[in-house]
Amino acid sequence: MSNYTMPVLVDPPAAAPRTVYTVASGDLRPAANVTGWPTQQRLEADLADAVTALGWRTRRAHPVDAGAGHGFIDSQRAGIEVFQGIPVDAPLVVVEAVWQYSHHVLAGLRAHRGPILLVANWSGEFPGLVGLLNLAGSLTKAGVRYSALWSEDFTDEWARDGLKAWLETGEVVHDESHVRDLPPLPPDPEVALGVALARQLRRRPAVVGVFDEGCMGMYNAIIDDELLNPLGIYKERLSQSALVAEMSRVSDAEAHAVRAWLDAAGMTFHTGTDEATELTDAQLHSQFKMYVAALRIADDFGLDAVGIQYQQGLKDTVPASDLAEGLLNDVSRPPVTSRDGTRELYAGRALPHFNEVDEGVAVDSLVTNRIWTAMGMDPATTLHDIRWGESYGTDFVWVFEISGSVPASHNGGYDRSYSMRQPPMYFPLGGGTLSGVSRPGEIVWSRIFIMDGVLHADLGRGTVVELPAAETRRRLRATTPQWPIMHAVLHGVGRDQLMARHKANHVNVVYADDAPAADRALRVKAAMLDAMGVRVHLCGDVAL
Ligand SMILES: C[C@H](O)[C@@H](O)[C@@H](O)C(=O)CO
Repeated sequence: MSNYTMPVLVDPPAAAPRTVYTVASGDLRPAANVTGWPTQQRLEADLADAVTALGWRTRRAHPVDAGAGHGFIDSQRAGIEVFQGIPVDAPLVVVEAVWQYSHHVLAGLRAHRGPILLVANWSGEFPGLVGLLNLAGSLTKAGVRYSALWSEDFTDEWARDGLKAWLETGEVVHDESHVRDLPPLPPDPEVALGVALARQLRRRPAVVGVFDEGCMGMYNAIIDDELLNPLGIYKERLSQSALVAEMSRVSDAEAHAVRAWLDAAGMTFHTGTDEATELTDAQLHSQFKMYVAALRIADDFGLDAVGIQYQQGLKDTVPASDLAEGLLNDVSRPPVTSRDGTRELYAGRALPHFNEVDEGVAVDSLVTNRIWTAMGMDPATTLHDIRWGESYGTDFVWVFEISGSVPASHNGGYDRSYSMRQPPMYFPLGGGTLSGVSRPGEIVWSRIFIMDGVLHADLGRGTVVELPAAETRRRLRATTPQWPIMHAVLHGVGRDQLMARHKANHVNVVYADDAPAADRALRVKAAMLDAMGVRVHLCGDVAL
């Protein structure tokens, strides 16, 4: 017998028969949780009805916090405590109608032994589908088995059948026949270019600047150095506070010059005077200082790409980073000089920016920038959230919608781009977007992700279509009207196939000059990623 104070371990309760436990992971920002709560309640009720109809019942594993005004798990600690009370072998559903931080539930899901199902409502109102996809990518990286389902209200046969299968077998098997491994590529000029660019990267590594790693619980978007460095890519870890310090050194005249350049280029700023709800000139002025500051820091560290996470910390300090991010991603952008005014920084070049410091996007945008530049095409690339979608005519048209900015060339230029105040629910200090409707054209889409401890890439082709203005407005109103939208039709990939396979909330897109050029560029990209050691998969109709 010792005098040591031994910890008292409390065993989790035993599972109740034919009972499905549910949890709801939420945002960190109270305003987002409160705003999304009624929709979440509806989804939970729809799911409960479907489960009950199959002879089971649901039990919410954590209470609603009446004081807070919602029932979401809103921190990692809260999630750990909730899982103390969940039987480890019970069937567990993570129910998501909103954007959620995956790390809130990661610890619990890693330790859970029963079957796990992720569900979201097929709706664009809040980014619930985006939240589901992030959790799917995060669990894939963590090596945790899960299934996933999505439905408008869980009354349709497809969702009911999926739910039944999960209750009976512990898994839902989706059709992923659209995915195939990259076959050996015949030697040709595209393959030669891809291999040469991969060798160049390994010989002279690139540096990507990361302003505060790990955004909004996106565990999937953190790529360890051990996986990244062998590609020839190294991280420069930077602090967002250094960005704010550098912003304070940018003169008012320099910020005015950025605004004057954009005004002359024809960009529209929807401004007002109420700081709490409208975009103001003062917010824009701060954003232009951020744009200049980011380029100066990038120059100091010799960066090849940069990511600003913004959402934590910086959102309470300065207006949104999005406008700066969209500008950086375009070859055509307001000129910025070194502090002494003697050198134009990154003259005539885009500095790829990976929104929300998504490091899968960092690798992708760097690779894309090099290939598209070598092929003489516009290298402007961006990520989008896979937000939602609906059929239009005979096509399924996705709403790809990033939470703030695209390069203006995607909208067809600055004169077709506009800036709106970021929604107060997520962005208390405002700031403008770089928005627009992505122009019609041929794209290559992609995602780099971690699975089984190694890097993988999914590549596919798509077409951005033009929809009637009324349909675009309807889609914007059904989602977040302030954000940039792309009407994307993916070649040979169905709605449920993409949802089942995609291991991230984000998808990368880049335009090519025409369809044959897009096919060629995809071949270069496949060859380059393959030569870098990434496992490449082709999705849907891809002409190799
Ligand atoms: C502001 C919001 O939280 C967004 O950042 C979120 O919905 C995402 O974009 C996730 O990718």
